[in-house]
Amino acid sequence: MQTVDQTKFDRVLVLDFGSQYNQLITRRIREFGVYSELKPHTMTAAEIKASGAKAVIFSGGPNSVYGDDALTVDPAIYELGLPILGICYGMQLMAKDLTGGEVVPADDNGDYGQSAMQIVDATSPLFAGLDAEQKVLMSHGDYVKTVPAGFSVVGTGENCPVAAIQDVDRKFFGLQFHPEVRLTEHGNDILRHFVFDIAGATANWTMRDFIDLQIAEIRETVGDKRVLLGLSGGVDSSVVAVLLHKAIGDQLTAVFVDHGLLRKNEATQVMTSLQGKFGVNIVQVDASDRFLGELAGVTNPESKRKIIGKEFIDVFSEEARKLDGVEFLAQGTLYTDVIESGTDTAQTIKSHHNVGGLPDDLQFKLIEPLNKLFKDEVRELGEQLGMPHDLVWRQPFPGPGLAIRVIGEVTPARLSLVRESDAILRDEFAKAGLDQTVWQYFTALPGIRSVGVMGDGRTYDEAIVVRAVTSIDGMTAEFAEIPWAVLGEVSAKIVNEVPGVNRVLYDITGKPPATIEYE
Ligand SMILES: Nc1ncnc2c1ncn2[C@@H]1O[C@H](COP(=O)(O)OP(=O)(O)OP(=O)(O)O)[C@@H](O)[C@H]1O
Ligand SMILES: O=c1[nH]c(=O)c2[nH+]cn([C@@H]3O[C@H](COP(=O)(O)O)[C@@H](O)[C@H]3O)c2[nH]1
Ligand SMILES: NC(=O)CC[C@H](N)C(=O)O
Ligand SMILES: [Mg+2]
Repeated sequence: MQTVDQTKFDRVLVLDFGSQYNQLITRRIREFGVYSELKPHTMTAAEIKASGAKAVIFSGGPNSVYGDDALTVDPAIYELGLPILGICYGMQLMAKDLTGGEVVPADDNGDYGQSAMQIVDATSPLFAGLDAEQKVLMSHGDYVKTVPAGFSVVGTGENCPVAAIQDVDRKFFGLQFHPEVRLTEHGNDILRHFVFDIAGATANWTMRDFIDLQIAEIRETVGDKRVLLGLSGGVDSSVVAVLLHKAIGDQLTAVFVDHGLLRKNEATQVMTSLQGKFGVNIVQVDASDRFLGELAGVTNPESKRKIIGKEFIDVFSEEARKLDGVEFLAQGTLYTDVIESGTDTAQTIKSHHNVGGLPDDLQFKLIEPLNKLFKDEVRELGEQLGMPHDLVWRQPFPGPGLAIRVIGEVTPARLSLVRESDAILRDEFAKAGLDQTVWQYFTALPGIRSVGVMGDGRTYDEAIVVRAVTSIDGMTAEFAEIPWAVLGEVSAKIVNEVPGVNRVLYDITGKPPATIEYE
């Protein structure tokens, strides 16, 4: 069996204290060419040592270090001799744990947003070559009042005297601000200094290593069993199909579920374009009746998502029974799906069907090679694997499909309004070349009826919302600036060609505060 030498590339571990930004830290470091992974804050010093990590980063987090719910680390981590960078909560934790440090709540309302930081010690290796003043993102209610013995203050903020600290001898560093977000002007430089100059890591990791590692891991996990892959025709599951096929060849069967919630002509298009591609055999299952049956009368968004998640698994189980020896279910789950579904430390925003929507008594073992990656990283992976450009850059389409774009009850008639209007939108965007630049675009049915006048007659019909966003990874998004002429054309076509619609609206909200989908 092929094994991959995991020690051949350097790694930096990020311990998770629940910040929404924690995976951003790992991906920034991977972008430098150094492997980085998010690990639970409960990882022990012995486990960290065994992993061969070059350095450890403590992430931020919503709790207070003196609160009852404070998350802690194994104190022996401070004895490993490894460089440690504490970010926000992480810095406060170091200050609390190490002798002489003190953390207190701010007197006022805390320090949230972009502000200026002054470097007070230009010799600090964190800040080598950087301007004396720079913009950073602060987001905290507590602050370090006294630094622990051996530490000095190397940066000070407008509203926060202790913005950056260091103990060069022990290679311990702390930042009250978030270097991993773009709102911190030189955040990437600071992280680079930590990873390369302080931790001495070498940039010896690439997506190619990720591919080899995943293939080896899949082989080892699967052995001679069979794997069923949920294949949607989307980027993520197609990349997983290629990885799995490379790893286990024809021990793989892909199942494409037509749940009656797909876009116009999608089932035919997926089957024609993917059947037999990448050497993968695809079984198409028509499950429209059962999905629509289970969804009848249900209006609560989370209930809809859970029903869809369960139905998917039921269909996969039935298909698995027709084959011999299926133990594993593979899915194209991304990190975004995981964090939004909620984790031990992060809140649930929405239960993605493939994560939070899974039933509790799942009979399969899961294989999810992409569950630590973001969309743009998966696209890079797809390119590396030599997959077709159109497939790699296809706009995302959620597993629950049109069901989460029909707000409230899902009925065939309401689905049809979304399906037909979406087909028009996609057509017009393609004609205008916007399909190449807009990250995701679709229509939704908000369930608002309003009065119109058509052909001199009164109408009392549905409205359709057009949603179009730009994004990199789906974690945040901005509404796309679409030329009025295109919007006008889309509106006229939808009202003329989709009976039952007399009004078209354009959604001008970003994420946050909205999300991309409606439910
Ligand atoms: N119709 C479907 N049939 C089978 N599996 C599906 C279907 N829709 C979604 N899935 C499974 O759920 C996972 C998550 O769906 P998601 O939409 O996030 O990914 P994707 O469809 O692979 O990629 P994209 O984000 O480009 O649409 C998929 O990777 C796939 O494993
Ligand atoms: O496979 C999926 N299952 C889901 O349950 C799901 N919910 C949202 N999405 C997609 O994820 C991205 C972020 O969406 P939101 O801003 O709506 O959370 C967007 O690209 C959404 O289309 C899903 N994909
Ligand atoms: N973003 C953070 O890590 C915040 C840390 C801590 N909860 C505070 O408010 O100070
Ligand atoms: Mg999809």
